[in-house]
Amino acid sequence: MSLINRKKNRLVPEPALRRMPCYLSYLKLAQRDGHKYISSTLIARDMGVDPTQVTKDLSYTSIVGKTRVGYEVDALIEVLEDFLGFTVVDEAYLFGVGSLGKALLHDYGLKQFGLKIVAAFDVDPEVVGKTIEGVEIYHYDELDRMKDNGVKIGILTVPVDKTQEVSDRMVESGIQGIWNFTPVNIKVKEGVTVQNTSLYAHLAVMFNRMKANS
Ligand SMILES: NC(=O)c1ccc[n+]([C@@H]2O[C@H](COP(=O)([O-])OP(=O)(O)OC[C@H]3O[C@@H](n4cnc5c(N)ncnc54)[C@H](O)[C@@H]3O)[C@@H](O)[C@H]2O)c1
Repeated sequence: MSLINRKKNRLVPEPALRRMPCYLSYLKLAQRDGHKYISSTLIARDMGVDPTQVTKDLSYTSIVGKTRVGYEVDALIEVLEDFLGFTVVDEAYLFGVGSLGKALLHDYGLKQFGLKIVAAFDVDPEVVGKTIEGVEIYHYDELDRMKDNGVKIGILTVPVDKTQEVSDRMVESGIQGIWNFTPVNIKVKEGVTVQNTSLYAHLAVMFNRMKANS
């Protein structure tokens, strides 16, 4: 996934994009601690990245730091939130209300990062008809009825053997972005964005780093 920086009309590299929400969380803590200005050197030191990397990453946004004082914290937060699209809340459907799907429904952080789950779908009579955190769970067959609601994002947390079938149906019903938590490499038509996410990939990195450190 990449964002186009409209100002400079260039594609922002994915590693930079991945670091930006971390800068944002860090800046919010700095703001809470009363910091008015912050330098890229301090951000870099606290986050364990190179200062030139920080300056380069932030240069993709419209903000410019001031010599010697650095960036204005409030302004930088605002610019980053806007740049990352977190100020606009997008609506999403969730597919599969099992252990992972339920955890996402309970996660308050999603909304802060610009994503609101407005309905969920499952096939299990144990969950269909229930409400979790104010989100109603519908039977998967009811998806057609909901397809004109303008929801363009779907979160996929169904079992592996249902993944392709469910993603096909999501796309048919107008979903244009799939946040795929399943390990399946789903196939979609051109123009549909798929973002694969795995907790286990990060776990593998941690195991590897721990081995290297021991
Ligand atoms: N990305 C990650 O880090 C990560 C972590 C855990 C699990 N997973 C993956 O996420 C998926 C869900 O895992 P889980 O542990 O929540 O499984 P789960 O079995 O607890 O939940 C799956 C849910 O999907 C529902 N479902 C089945 N067919 C459906 C359909 N056609 N439409 C809608 N819902 C349907 C089931 O009834 C169930 O409630 C799996 O593919 C798993 O491999 C990924």
